[in-house]
Amino acid sequence: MEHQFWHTRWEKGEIGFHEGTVNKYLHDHWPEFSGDSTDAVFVPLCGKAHDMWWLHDRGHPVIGVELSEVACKDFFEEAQEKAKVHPGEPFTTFRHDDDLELWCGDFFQLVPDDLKHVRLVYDRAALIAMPPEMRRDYVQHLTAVIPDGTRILLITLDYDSNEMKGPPFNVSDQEVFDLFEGDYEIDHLLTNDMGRDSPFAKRKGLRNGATESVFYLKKN
Ligand SMILES: C[S@@+](CC[C@H](N)C(=O)[O-])C[C@H]1O[C@@H](n2cnc3c(N)ncnc32)[C@H](O)[C@@H]1O
Repeated sequence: MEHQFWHTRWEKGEIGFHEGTVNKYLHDHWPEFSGDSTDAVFVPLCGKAHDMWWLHDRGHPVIGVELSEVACKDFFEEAQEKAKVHPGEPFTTFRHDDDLELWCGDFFQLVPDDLKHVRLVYDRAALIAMPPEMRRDYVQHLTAVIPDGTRILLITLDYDSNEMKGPPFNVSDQEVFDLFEGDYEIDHLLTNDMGRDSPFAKRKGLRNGATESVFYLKKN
């Protein structure tokens, strides 16, 4: 998507993707996924997801990357927390306690040095925010900037694309294999059928329903 698309969404407050509480798959699967580790977590396209406070509260240093300055400011203000802001190019950083940082700028400007301390990635509504023609670039860039051995908790969404235009875009389980195979070990943990009566399907008019999938990935 064009950057302006997202800036406009944030300026108008059209952020239906924002959950305002910890994501249920993160909550249910992170303990098994990460074990006792307090390794650093990278959150691409992070918005103002409460999930980052949740990860931070579990002892993980967190670095999120987000295009919108509105999102970055709201993230701290809504939690009544302070952040030191360091304006810069290509990222302005919002730093809290030295170990929770939001980098405001374009994900595609990250370089490997930025994430050399990261061992875990949490991708909720990042891959599926990318239109089909950008997804391979997204995965290639992610793969280029995270260290070998990094593990990813990935949550995807699938629905009948004749019924709705994204974002969020429909990403099939097969596409996840197509995108990550070769560079990653892939563990398809679950697919949850949300059904046509789910609040999401009703809101979006998805008469054929929708599914969400959870994957554990490990970069070779
Ligand atoms: C669907 S939202 C998901 C936000 C968050 N992951 C969540 O679960 O609430 C996608 C976010 O990605 C941001 N975004 C889109 N393209 C980006 C890019 N190239 N670099 C950084 N952030 C981007 C948007 O501003 C938006 O906040």
